[in-house]
Amino acid sequence: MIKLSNVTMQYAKSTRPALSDLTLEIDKGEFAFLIGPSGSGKSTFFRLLLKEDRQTSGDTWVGDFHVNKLKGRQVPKLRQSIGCVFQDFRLLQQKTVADNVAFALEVIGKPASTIREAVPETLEYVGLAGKANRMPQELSGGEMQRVAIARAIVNRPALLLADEPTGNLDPETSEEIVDVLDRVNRGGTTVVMATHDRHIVDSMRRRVVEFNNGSLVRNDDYGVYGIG
Ligand SMILES: Nc1ncnc2c1ncn2[C@@H]1O[C@H](COP(=O)(O)OP(=O)(O)OP(=O)(O)O)[C@@H](O)[C@H]1O
Repeated sequence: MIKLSNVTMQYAKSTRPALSDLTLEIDKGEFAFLIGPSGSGKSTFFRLLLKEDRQTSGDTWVGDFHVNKLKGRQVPKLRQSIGCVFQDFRLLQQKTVADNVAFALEVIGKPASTIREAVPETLEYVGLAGKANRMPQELSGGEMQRVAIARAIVNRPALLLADEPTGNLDPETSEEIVDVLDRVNRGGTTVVMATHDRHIVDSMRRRVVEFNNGSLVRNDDYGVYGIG
């Protein structure tokens, strides 16, 4: 699903690379945790996969997309195959829960009939049946993140990138959100989750990819957060 071959990424004004000679594969259907200290390159990795930043050298594939060779007009297709969830939810505050999710389909030109069917189905899938007409500010943090997940998966992406999705949530709510992501993964979507949450990583025992200073320092099949 994701393949990087000797990828280096150096920001223009930076003295050292944000990602350094990274070679890594994550298979279709996997649930992988991405860990590492602040500034180790996790968000940069996500931005490269989305072609929001340009790598300096190496090759990157996401599904059938050869990302670094992709023409500009193909970039929307790449992005449509990737759902994204962030720590700060990024909901549209002036829209209802249902409209936040519907908007993701509207902007890519899906017909109204598809939207009418997909939105309630997806809200139910993430545990928000009955909340469709609420406004974001009427929701708990966990509910907001469920809306964000619904929005990210409503178009059934092959890959879901979650950048510290539990960073603003208490431990119990964090577990609920990871349960939702786990369900999405079991439905066939590849999930990559950047996190600092040791408890979640240790309880899930999935692939653990660790970055330090832009380099891959660990890639374990059924990993834990860290030694000690
Ligand atoms: N737009 C940018 N311009 C220059 N340098 C950048 C830019 N974005 C990130 N960096 C640098 O690249 C390195 C990797 O940053 P990145 O945001 O990918 O780390 P991270 O692992 O996601 O950190 P965190 O856990 O805090 O989110 C850091 O040294 C950072 O300062």
